[in-house]
Amino acid sequence: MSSQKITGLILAGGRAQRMGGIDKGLIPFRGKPLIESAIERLKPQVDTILINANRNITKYAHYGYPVIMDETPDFSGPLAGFSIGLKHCATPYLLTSPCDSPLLPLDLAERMLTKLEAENLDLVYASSEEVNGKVWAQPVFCLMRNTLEHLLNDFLSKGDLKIDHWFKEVFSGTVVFNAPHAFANVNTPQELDALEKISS
Ligand SMILES: Nc1nc2c(ncn2[C@@H]2O[C@H](COP(=O)(O)OP(=O)(O)OP(=O)(O)O)[C@@H](O)[C@H]2O)c(=O)[nH]1
Ligand SMILES: [Mg+2]
Repeated sequence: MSSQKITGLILAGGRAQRMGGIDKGLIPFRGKPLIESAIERLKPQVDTILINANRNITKYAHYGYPVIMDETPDFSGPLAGFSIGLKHCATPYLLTSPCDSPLLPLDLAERMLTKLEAENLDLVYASSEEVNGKVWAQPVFCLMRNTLEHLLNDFLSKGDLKIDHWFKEVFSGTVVFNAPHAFANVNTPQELDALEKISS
């Protein structure tokens, strides 16, 4: 697959309120900061990586990738990260992934790019099928064309910050992944403990 086309954007710009406000990407998971697992799993799938963070910029810069901050100073949600990611994206596609999903799928880019190109979509987001058969959108795992920058900024300028609303404004589709735990993320200390115990 042609990884030359894709910039990976790791979203580490949230407030992490359910985690007590500490910077989630830097929390240790299996002996290393959470973001390191995201970098390791994303790196083989993309051509280049950007880190989106709003705090601890020097620590994130340590990984050797550009660190970009939201342009809006008020933690306005992941779409603020998408916006700054698109601004800095020099490849045709941007693939977003959160910093707090250390078991993210290794075939994320390949499967979403195949769908996007086959159906000539603007954007593809991931969904997960749970063991009970229910399907959940995983919207922060998102592959989009870099040409969406202006459309996204127009959308945000109207004051709507909801990611599912944005997806309805563009030609979007989803890929359903049947991979237990691949999208498990860490929102609370309890979830961190539970995830430590899962074998991957
Ligand atoms: N750039 C940016 N990313 C954000 C923002 N808010 C959330 N995110 C990212 O979006 C992803 C999913 O968000 P959450 O899991 O809710 O993380 P969070 O918002 O830091 O945590 P809570 O405050 O507990 O909701 C994570 O990768 C966050 O880093 C924001 O204001 N700006
Ligand atoms: Mg949040």
